[in-house]
Amino acid sequence: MTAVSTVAKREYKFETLSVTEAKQFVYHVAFNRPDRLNAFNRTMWFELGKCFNDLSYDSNCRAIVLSANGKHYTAGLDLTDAMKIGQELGELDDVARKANYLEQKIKAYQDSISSLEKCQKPVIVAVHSACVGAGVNVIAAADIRYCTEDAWFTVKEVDIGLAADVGALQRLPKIIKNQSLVRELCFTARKFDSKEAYDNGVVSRVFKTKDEMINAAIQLAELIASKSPVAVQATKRSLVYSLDHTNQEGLDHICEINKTNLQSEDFINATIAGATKGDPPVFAKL
Ligand SMILES: CCC/C=C/C=C/C(=O)SCCNC(=O)CCNC(=O)[C@H](O)C(C)(C)COP(=O)(O)OP(=O)(O)OC[C@H]1O[C@@H](n2cnc3c(N)ncnc32)[C@H](O)[C@@H]1OP(=O)(O)O
Repeated sequence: MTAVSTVAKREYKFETLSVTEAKQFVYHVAFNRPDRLNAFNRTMWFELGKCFNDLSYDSNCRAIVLSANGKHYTAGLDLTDAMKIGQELGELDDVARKANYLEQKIKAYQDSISSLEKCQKPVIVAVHSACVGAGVNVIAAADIRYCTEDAWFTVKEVDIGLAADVGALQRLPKIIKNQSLVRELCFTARKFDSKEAYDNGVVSRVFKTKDEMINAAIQLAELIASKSPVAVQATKRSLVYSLDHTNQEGLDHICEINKTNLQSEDFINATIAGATKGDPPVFAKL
């Protein structure tokens, strides 16, 4: 028997993000502070996390494209907004209280970016023009990265006197296999272009125009959304988990997941369809 979900579609309304349902089961999120080059202010840090946490459990969503409106993908941390952190720190007069305040901030910003990785649905980022600082941290937490020919990237944090602390230093070395290059990029904030990004595995496809890129990202998301959500979500969990576990730990982890999932109607229906060369199954919402 196929479970039928009666959950009403929810609306996503944010100040710094636009969220649309591009196709059935495909959501398109875009950074939407074009007048500030999509720089990350407090609201945007908060809303990014909220958006991906909510989409993670939205049964109408099976895949997400994350692009940006305006001239650049993002200018990274909003430097004007970040100065408020200094002002608030100044109001605390003890080192332990200051450290406690900063710990809370850093962890909140880390969680915001990790929400892409923790999101059960595959996230495809589509980058155009500048992707600076926090932006590189964001795309490193995504599942699939596309960019335009004019895209460029910089792990910019050292230039503002900061060691990147929201994921780039942890995730980038697992994406770029050349450790010498990773360190060069992180120590110097050198810009790298779409060709270098493609050659080193940062992106998997490069497009001439932004429109072409968004169309291809949505098409890919549609293809993912046509598959069993049970299978796709377990695949993401296993891939993410296996990145920093041994092969045996990864195998044990997927065994735990699949001892439940192999009893699911998705497996039964898809296997019957495959064996009988029948129509592809329509999968219930998850
Ligand atoms: C706990 C913290 C965790 C997070 C850490 C994250 C760290 C980082 O992200 S480090 C990187 C911070 N960002 C930067 O250093 C980027 C600075 N901006 C630029 O390099 C250029 O603006 C850029 C290459 C992105 C775009 O150049 P373009 O010529 O196209 O535009 P501009 O004329 O330079 O800028 C237009 C207006 O936008 C303002 N602006 C640019 N970047 C930021 C920013 N990051 N924060 C706030 N405002 C920004 C710029 O000042 C111009 O404003 P206006 O003069 O009022 O028009």
